[in-house]
Amino acid sequence: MKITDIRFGMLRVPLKTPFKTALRTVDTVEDIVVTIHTDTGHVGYGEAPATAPITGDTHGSIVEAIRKFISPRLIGQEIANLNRITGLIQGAIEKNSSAKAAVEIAVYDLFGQLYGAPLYKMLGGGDPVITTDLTISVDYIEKMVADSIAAVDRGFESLKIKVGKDIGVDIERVKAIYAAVEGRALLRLDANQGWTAKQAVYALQTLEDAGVRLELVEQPVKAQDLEGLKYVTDRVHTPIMADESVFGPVEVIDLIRMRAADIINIKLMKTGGLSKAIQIADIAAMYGVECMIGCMIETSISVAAAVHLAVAKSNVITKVDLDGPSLCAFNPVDGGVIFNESEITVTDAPGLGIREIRGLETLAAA
Ligand SMILES: C[C@H](N)C(=O)N[C@H](CCC(=O)O)C(=O)O
Ligand SMILES: [Mg+2]
Repeated sequence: MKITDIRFGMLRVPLKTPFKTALRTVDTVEDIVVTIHTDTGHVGYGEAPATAPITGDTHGSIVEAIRKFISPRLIGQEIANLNRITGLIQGAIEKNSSAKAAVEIAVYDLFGQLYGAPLYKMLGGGDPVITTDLTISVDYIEKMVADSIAAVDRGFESLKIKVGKDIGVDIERVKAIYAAVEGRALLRLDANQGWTAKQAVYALQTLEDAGVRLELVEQPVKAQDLEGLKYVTDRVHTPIMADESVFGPVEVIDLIRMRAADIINIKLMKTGGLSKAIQIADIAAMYGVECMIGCMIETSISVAAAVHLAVAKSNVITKVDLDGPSLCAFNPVDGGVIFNESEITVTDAPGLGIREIRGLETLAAA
């Protein structure tokens, strides 16, 4: 099975409600879809969102990185040589992690198709059902409480509460939501870099003193502020998770050695796809550090790859934030992973199992 062509499409899917964080507000998924075609007629699917405030990637940069740097190296490559191909992708250009992720996901999809096995089995196998949280966008307090109750009524047992806008209001937001859903759902906070280290310690100690039990707090401080992250981790009981602070395996080793965070959020769009995400999970397992698998504003194309990885690495990826498809107004994918509210199920269809993507706008070939 040899790669003959790499093509692009633009996929637009409205969100059920606007997604609001300390960094940005989004109301529609607008992602680049990559299809890799082979001499056997098989097609592999990948997807990349343009999450510029986090990865620096834009639609233009994703297309350009693939068209000019990645695609020329891959045409003619044999899918069976997976490690050679992932090396070519990772070495084609610096950074551009979302472009690399989209291409790697499509290659891994084809790798599973080549051997007639679902991706999670190619990655080591596991229990095919996992459970995700649901994100509650940052908003005024009454709306966040109502959204949280609605999510719990839909069966979500873990909520990821977006904060990081105003420290005083954030404390009140979390207290109000905790009082409304206590005993029915675990709460995770994600400040998306919105606090200073001192503010984070103040907020978390205040919540701890008030009896608010949080499962974890994600990225309280600026991505580059590793000392600030460690300052917070050292001073609160609540587990602290690094998200925007860590993209690849080298950063993860530094972070673990510093003991700057307790948990690591792996996202394929930060790691550049599955190969380095696997490395991170293996490093974390060696050090006994837990991981979450997360996503950006993505549909069930690229999130499917993250699900297969989570299933295969459930020994270390113990927390799941793969709610991108649940935030979408509809699922544009025929086949693939089954997203049913909090429950996510992988099937035994080869690769990612995607048969077709509806509503894909064609862009020029790579
Ligand atoms: C969608 C997911 N639950 C999430 O919250 N991801 C954000 C970043 C998403 C974005 O801004 O596109 C995160 O974990 O920071
Ligand atoms: Mg985050």
